[in-house]
Amino acid sequence: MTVTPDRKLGSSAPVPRTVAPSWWKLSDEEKKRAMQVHVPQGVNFSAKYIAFDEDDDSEYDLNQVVYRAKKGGLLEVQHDMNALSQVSAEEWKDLFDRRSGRTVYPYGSGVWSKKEWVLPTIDDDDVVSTFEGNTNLLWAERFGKELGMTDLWVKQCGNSHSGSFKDLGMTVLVSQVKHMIRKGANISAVGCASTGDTSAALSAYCAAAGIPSIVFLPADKISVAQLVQPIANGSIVLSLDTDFDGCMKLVQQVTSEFPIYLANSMNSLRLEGQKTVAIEIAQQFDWQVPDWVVIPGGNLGNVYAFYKGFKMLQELGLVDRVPRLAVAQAHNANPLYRAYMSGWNTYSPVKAEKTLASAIQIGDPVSIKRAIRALKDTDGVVGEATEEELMDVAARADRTGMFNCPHTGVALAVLAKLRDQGLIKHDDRTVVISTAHGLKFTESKTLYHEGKLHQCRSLYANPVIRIPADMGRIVDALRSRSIL
Ligand SMILES: Cc1ncc(COP(=O)(O)O)c(C=O)c1O
Ligand SMILES: N[C@@H](CCOP(=O)(O)O)C(=O)O
Repeated sequence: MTVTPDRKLGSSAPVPRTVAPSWWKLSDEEKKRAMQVHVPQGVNFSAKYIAFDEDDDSEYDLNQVVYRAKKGGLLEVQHDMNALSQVSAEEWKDLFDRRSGRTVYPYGSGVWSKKEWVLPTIDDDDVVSTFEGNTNLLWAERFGKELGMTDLWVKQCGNSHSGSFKDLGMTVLVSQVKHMIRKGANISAVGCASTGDTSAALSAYCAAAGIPSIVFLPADKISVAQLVQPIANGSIVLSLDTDFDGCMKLVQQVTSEFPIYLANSMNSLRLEGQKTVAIEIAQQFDWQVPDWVVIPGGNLGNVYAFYKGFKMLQELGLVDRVPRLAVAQAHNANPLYRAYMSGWNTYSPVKAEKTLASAIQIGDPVSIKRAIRALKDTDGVVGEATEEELMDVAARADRTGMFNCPHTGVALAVLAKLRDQGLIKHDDRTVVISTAHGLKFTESKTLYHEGKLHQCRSLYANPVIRIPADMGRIVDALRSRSIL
């Protein structure tokens, strides 16, 4: 494989001899011991809920069923950063590197390899993990060249258990629910509103834990692949005659009146898992952060999760800066973009119109304030993409070996615009977050290539050539595509 210039090793560079014993020679007991962090005496890691809004002094234990602070704002999980800083940055890096990808439960998971930074006190036995995370970060060499970029990467969060980044947050939330149920909490089921990915993750993790789940879905607004996931995992699947925002209101009402635990990213436990992808990206770059991260945004929990992950790395001394964040929205569901274009002076929810990026068809994002904080504090930007732009760029990038979902298309389209504007420079190390697997969205991708999407001209369509099983016709077909 070719390597980007700054990752090249000189051919004469001496290869350091490893002094650590080979991992495979260790006994099971030694492997388990190697997964533990050496904590200085008297230091205890802990985390609690605090209010997101600075004028609210709410604090709650993580074992409480609570989603909002006293004044009605969102919560967030606050770690004892002083305790975490008693372990050196080098030790954290070594520990995370040692754990990631191993099979020692649950530490090999991309999320649980960072357990002390996520849910420090949960018993390993309560963790419900599918060894999520550790997704590939691919160097988009050919597509980068098309945009005049030398250092473009795509983080393939959709290469995951249920096919989207939601697994990263759901493992944490369902683990905490399992823990609370074992401690006697009155929780009869876990519920979420969804545009298809949260519901898939929730149903998979609940099924793995043996906990009932209920999903509130906007009728006829999610893909078949997404719909079949909670059906197969045994969730109670409610298909409602409303949109995602309507489902979100209803699930909040139901979970406030009944012993059903809320699993949307409004629940800050989810973000603790999702933030590990930021840490993982830095880890994959040998503990360096990129210049830019481009993230498709809908309910807007994920951009804040990225912000939290990068800030934590910086505060604990593992990196010395945070990347600039760019949120990408579909033009048809763009409340954050509108607020950004107003100079952050006004914000109002919108009625989200139909978009092929159906998982981000959200007009009233729950985490709007979180997203604005993340963007303001990282000198971030927001862009938008039309239906044609998002489908064309996804198809173009697919031709370089990817297989993009439409949401990744939104991010790629915004990346292309930021390049055109010169905001992202040719050698800026840039990571685009691919949030779901393209195979969840085969209907729209197929229609695109058949030229049947009325919103687009399908400039990069690659229609199937249907011909009789005849040598002459095959040769004609290959000639028509300039192969012969
Ligand atoms: C595939 C996909 N991409 C992007 C997003 C946006 O994430 P967030 O809601 O955290 O902004 C979602 C869900 O909303 C999603 O399912
Ligand atoms: N795209 C999401 C929408 C809900 O987001 P959440 O992160 O708040 O659960 C989905 O797949 O449901």
